Amino acid sequence: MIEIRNVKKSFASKEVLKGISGRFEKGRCNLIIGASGTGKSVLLKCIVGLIEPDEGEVLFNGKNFWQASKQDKLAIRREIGMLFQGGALFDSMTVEQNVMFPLNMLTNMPLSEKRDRVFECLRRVGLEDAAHKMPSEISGGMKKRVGIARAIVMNSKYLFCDEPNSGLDPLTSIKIDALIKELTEEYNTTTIVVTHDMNSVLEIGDYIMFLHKGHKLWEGNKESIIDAEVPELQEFVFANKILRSMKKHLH
Ligand SMILES: Nc1ncnc2c1ncn2[C@@H]1O[C@H](COP(=O)(O)OP(=O)(O)OP(=O)(O)O)[C@@H](O)[C@H]1O
Repeated sequence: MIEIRNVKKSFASKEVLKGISGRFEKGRCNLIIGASGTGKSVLLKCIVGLIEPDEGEVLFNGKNFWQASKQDKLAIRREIGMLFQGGALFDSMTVEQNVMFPLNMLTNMPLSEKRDRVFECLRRVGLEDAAHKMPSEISGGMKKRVGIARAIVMNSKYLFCDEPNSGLDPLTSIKIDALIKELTEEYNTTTIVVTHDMNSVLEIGDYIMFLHKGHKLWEGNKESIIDAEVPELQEFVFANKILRSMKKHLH
């Protein structure tokens, strides 16, 4: 479980996060949503340890990350798997080498064990036949799967996904969402997904935090979001034409 308490962050005089609190439970897909420029990525970076908040706490299973010793910080970092926007694969490495990268950096596992683990993860995301391909030889959806395999290769307790559907067609997006949800439940990970994809919100939003101009304006789940009576959230949800026409039939 990850808890954040009153997280604040400014850049120069620009207040980006104005005191955000929330709880992200394990075994669930926790979503951070909101319009562009509203502070989602900055919040995610504060949680994963890439940006230090000016104020507030980020607790991993009760341990305050930003107050922890160097060693404890490292221990938490080892338990984090991250799927970056765009996949962020190394172009000069094969799929297998990309997935093995965290094991090479962070463990002393013998090569045969690393190979077994990499192939287990590639199998899990349906890519065992692509192990020797280069990133340039595979599709966008496959690249995301490689990114996911790399994010879970360390047996991560915490899985962070920044815009996992960016650049994907709707059908591939649905498959990637389904995979993230399956892995979250199978490995009981605390998963946090930053997205503005309403499909994802309605498919996998077990817990949803809506950010607007640096504030948390609403929290809830995919069942309660449609009826939430927050104008800024309604505007976000029903920006989509199809959802707008669905709303007319719902009420
Ligand atoms: N390192 C930085 N230095 C200065 N300003 C920054 C920095 N990182 C982010 N910002 C600013 O913080 C604000 C929020 O950015 P953020 O990337 O979190 O938005 P977002 O909600 O993730 O948007 P998007 O959906 O477009 O990715 C923006 O105005 C951005 O310019």
